[in-house]
Amino acid sequence: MIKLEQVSKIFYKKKREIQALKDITLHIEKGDIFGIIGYSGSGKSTLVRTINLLERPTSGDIYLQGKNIVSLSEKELIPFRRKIGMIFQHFNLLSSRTVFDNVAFPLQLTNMTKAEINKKVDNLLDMVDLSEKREEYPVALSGGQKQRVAIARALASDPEILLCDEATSALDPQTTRSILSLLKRINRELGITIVLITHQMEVVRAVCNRVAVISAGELVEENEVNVLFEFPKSPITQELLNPTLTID
Ligand SMILES: Nc1ncnc2c1ncn2[C@@H]1O[C@H](COP(=O)(O)OP(=O)(O)OP(=O)(O)O)[C@@H](O)[C@H]1O
Repeated sequence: MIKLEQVSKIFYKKKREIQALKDITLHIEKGDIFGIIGYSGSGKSTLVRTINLLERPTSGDIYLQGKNIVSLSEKELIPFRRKIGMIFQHFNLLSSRTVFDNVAFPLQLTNMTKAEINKKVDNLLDMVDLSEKREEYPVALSGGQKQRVAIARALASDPEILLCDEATSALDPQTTRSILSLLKRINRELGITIVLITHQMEVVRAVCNRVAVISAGELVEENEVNVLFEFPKSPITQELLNPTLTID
């Protein structure tokens, strides 16, 4: 469903070159909850942003459902981007709009009628268990509730893929569990493929079926989650599994 073939990304900052991704090849199957894990600065965000070409790779190819999208224009990308929803660590809600209007926002840009939008948004709010917060503004919500609104908004366009960029990193463990269980339900019930980036191994263990470990822009290891947890090969994976906070 998603194939990255030898994807590299170089950023140029003043005269300095930053190689954020080096020759990454990854295949994500339909229905996967695919984890991408690595330390801060390893290239996770850049990698996930190449999937919808928010970040264009310097070289390499990206296939969505068999079609190489790297050479498409912004206009040609629209139908592909419509199939991809995204949620973020800091939720990115519109503070001047109510919960209802945040979720309705992507639908108001289509030719759906008001009644169709109302019905769809109410169903989505019901799905994320936020019906009673319909008329609240984001400021009145907890972090977990804000992330539920963001998930409902991402689902409004009926995506086939949901990209999650550190979606639970700003949440406490209990709220993290409830968001992860919602993501699992979305994957199971709606058949949405999920790509989830995180620096927390316990998040990968809780929901993912496959995982890729990246370090300094390189793919160091990839496997089924239970195999990787049982037989971690690379030192980075072993360290991520047994984090210590020892200070010299
Ligand atoms: N727009 C940019 N311009 C220049 N350098 C960038 C840009 N975006 C990312 N980088 C650099 O690319 C490298 C990878 O960054 P990236 O944000 O992908 O890592 P990350 O693993 O997601 O880190 P974090 O978990 O801290 O967000 C870093 O060295 C970063 O400074």
